[in-house]
Amino acid sequence: MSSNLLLVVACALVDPDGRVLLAQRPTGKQHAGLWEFPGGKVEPGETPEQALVRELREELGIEPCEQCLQPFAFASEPLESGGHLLMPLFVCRRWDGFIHPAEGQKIVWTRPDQFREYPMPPADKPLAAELRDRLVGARVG
Ligand SMILES: Nc1nc2c([nH]c(=O)n2[C@@H]2O[C@H](COP(=O)(O)OP(=O)(O)OP(=O)(O)O)[C@@H](O)[C@H]2O)c(=O)[nH]1
Repeated sequence: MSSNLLLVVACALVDPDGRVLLAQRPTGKQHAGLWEFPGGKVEPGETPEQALVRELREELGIEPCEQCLQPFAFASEPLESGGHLLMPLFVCRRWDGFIHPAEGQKIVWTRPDQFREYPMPPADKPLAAELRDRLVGARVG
């Protein structure tokens, strides 16, 4: 059975105030201008965690320890390109280094209850709602 499955790993970086980092997709790429969680495709031979550590290093210049990546939820969504996206989302609250977007992409730190100000790709919407429920709820409770 062939499925054109695209495995992409993503991360909600959470700061001590409970804000989450969103990055804007650069022009010229699929979903350009939309806001997403940092991450990228899992390459052959990599675990999702290894891929995420590599992507966060390449995209943002930070080093999370693998043990600080907490599995949170996943998205399963058809892509406009014809494939199907499977995207595990991790939460990470601790990393080394200072965030510096390598490709000059825009980033924001925003509380999950304000995600609606940042248009996201379809796969991210249920993940955003889950973050809103579980992160904001956790802080209140
Ligand atoms: N990183 C990331 N990708 C997402 C999210 N939501 C979502 O639909 N995607 C999709 O998943 C794919 C991510 O792959 P990528 O970031 O490596 O894609 P890219 O086109 O930049 O990669 P490339 O430069 O290697 O071709 C894209 O199709 C992207 O639109 C998200 O929250 N984070």
